Amino acid sequence: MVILLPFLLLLLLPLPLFLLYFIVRPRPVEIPIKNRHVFITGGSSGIGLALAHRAASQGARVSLLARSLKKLEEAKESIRLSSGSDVSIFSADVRDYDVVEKAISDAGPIDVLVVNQGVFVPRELEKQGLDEVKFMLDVNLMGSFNVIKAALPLMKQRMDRLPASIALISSQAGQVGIYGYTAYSASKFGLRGLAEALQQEVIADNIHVSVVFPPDTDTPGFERETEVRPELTNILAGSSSSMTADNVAKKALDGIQSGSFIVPCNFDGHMLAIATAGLSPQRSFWMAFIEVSFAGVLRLVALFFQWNWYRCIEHWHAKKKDT
Ligand SMILES: NC(=O)C1=CN([C@@H]2O[C@H](COP(=O)(O)OP(=O)(O)OC[C@H]3O[C@@H](n4cnc5c(N)ncnc54)[C@H](OP(=O)(O)O)[C@@H]3O)[C@@H](O)[C@H]2O)C=CC1
Ligand SMILES: CCCCCCCCCCCCCCCC(=O)[C@@H](N)CO
Repeated sequence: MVILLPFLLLLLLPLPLFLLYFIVRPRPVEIPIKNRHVFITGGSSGIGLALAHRAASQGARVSLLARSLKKLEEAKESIRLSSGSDVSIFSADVRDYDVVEKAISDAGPIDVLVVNQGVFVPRELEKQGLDEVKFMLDVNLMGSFNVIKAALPLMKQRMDRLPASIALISSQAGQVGIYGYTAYSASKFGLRGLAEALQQEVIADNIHVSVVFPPDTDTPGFERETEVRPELTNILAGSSSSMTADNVAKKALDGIQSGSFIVPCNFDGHMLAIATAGLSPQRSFWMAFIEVSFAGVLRLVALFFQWNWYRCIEHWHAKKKDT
C-alpha cells in the first residue's frame, strides 16, 4: 500500500494543473516586436541602452527618451553601428509632463513602452535630505505616471491591433525593503501597485503589463551608486548575485515578449517572485503551480534571509561602537 502512495500522488498531480490551466488570468499571450515601435525611457545608458540594442537587433523600430542629448546621440550612433537601424531620440525630463507628451506624440503610436528611467541615491533616511527623497519619487514613480499617461491614448489607437506591452523596470529593492533604500524602495514598490491596477484597466485594449525586477546590475548608474552606497546596503544587496546590463536586457525582453507580469532576472529573483507573488496576475499555469507548491517553504527561506540580515545589522552596529 505504502509503495503505491507515490504513484497515487502522481496520478493526482494533473488535477491541480488542470484546474490552474483553466483559472490563470490574464490568458497567455505573445507580444511580437519585429517591425513594431519600441519606446524606451532612460534608453541612453545601462539597462535601457542594452534593451535598445537587443530590440533593434530583433528588427524593432526603436525610440529613446532621456535628458542628455549628447548621451542620446552616442546611443543612436552605437545602435546604428551594431544593427544598422535608425533610432529616433527625444531629449526630455520625465518630470515635465508637457515635454514628455510632445516627445511621445512626435514619436508616433507605441507598441511596446519600456518605462526604464530611474535614479538611485542610497542613504539612511536620517542622513538623506527630503529633496533627495522627492527626487527619487519624482523621477522613478511620478515620471512613470507621466510617461504612461502620455503614451496610453496613442497606444490604444494603434493600427495593427496586435498585443501591445507596457513594461516597468522596478528592482529587487521593489520586492523587499533594503537598508539605505527607503525612498528608492518606496518608488519601486509603487511601480508594482501601479502595474497591477493598470493591467486590469488596459486588458480590454489588448495591452499587457510587465514589471521587471533586476538585482544589482553593472551600469554607469550603478558605478556612480557604489561610490556613495552605505556599507550595510552593500552587504544586504549582495544577497542577490549581480548581473550585466546585457543579461538583464535579455531577461526583460524575453519576459515582455511572453507577456509575463512579473519578470525575475536571476535565481534569487525567481525565489523573490514566488515569495512575493501575492495577488499578482499569473498567465502561466506552470508558474502558478510552482507558486502554489513552494509558497510555504519560501516563506521559511525568506525568514532565514531576514534572520541573516538582522544579524549583519547587529554586527555592524557592534563593530561601529568598538571603533
Ligand atoms: N543598475 C542597477 O543596479 C539596477 C537598476 N535598476 C533600475 O533600472 C533602471 C535603469 O538603471 P541603470 O541602467 O542602472 O541606470 P543608468 O543611470 O545607467 O541610466 C539611467 C537612464 O535614465 C535616464 N534618466 C535619468 N533621469 C531621467 C529623467 N529625469 N528623465 C528622463 N530620463 C532620465 C538617463 O539619462 P539622462 O541622465 O541623460 O536623463 C539614462 O538614460 C532604473 O530604473 C533603475 O532603478 C534596477 C535594479 C538594479
Ligand atoms: C525568498 C528568498 C529570497 C531571497 C533573495 C533575496 C535577495 C534580495 C536582494 C535585494 C537586492 C536589492 C538590489 C537593488 C538593486 C538596485 O536597484 C540598485 N542597484 C539601484 O539601482
